[in-house]
Amino acid sequence: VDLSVSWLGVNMENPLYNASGVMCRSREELDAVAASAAGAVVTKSCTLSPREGNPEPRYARAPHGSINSMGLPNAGYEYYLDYAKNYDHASGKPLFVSVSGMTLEENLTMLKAFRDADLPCLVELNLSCPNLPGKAQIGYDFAASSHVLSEVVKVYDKPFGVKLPPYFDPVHFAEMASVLNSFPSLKYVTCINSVGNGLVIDIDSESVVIKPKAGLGGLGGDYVLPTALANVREFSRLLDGKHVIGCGGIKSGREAFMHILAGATAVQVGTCLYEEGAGCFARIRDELAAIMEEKGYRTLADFRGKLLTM
Ligand SMILES: O=C(O)c1[nH]c(=O)[nH]c(=O)c1I
Repeated sequence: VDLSVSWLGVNMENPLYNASGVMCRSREELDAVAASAAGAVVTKSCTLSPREGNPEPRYARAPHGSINSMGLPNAGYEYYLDYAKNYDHASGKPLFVSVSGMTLEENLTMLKAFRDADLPCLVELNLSCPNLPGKAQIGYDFAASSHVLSEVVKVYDKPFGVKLPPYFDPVHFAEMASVLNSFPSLKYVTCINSVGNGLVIDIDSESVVIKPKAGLGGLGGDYVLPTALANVREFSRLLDGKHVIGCGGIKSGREAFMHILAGATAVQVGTCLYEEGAGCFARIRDELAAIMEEKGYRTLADFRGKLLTM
């Protein structure tokens, strides 16, 4: 079976890579993902200046996944620009850079710098960080999203993508798809970011499990799989000529198969990568290959987007 996927001018031997935020803040972590069976690498969302992030504990494993309120800790965009300049693009593993400025001006400054560096990496503009106290997610404000993207495409003329929050209403799917469809250079969306502001409670300690925001944090893992699949399928259906990258609840070949069946071009692994380590990429790849073998599919295109309805 052939697990490769070519899209946006990049070729991936394996459709699996890390979700931004997991195993991608330092060059050592990024190198570990690049050295693994992952088919690509994406950096931790960056801001203009380095950030410490929220007080710890800010990540916790939960019975069916994870909760995090990291607070956008990162080394600052110049660190990731430098990593991208030194990245071995000939390695065949595309590098994606996640950008998540605290303001529109920050985003424009960072995007101009990445534009001027003229690197083969692709930008994933994060419109969906749920963990900045007092800051609403851009992705939940359709007018704000349209304004940000209008300003972005004025300075950043290369293909790029956006990381979207989960949506939960057909009207919202349609509204956001309409905004995104008006930007031809926006070539992909990554669905989904964590399901924002959940609350995990430990009944033994009768306490929340993370410190920031009185315990509120973004959910990942099994908790979010059905929501992730719905967002992948809906945006695959509603977007014109754009790719959808699946993220949310992938921990085996089974969920990877589901995401691709729902329309995903490639898939990102977050919670499972955090808990298992970079070995998960080879394991999930092999499990996906076994499922394809069993079903008689030779390539991802044989079943991509072919989810049956009743
Ligand atoms: O708290 C974070 O750093 C974070 N955590 C998430 O779950 N999604 C995001 O986009 C971000 I920027």
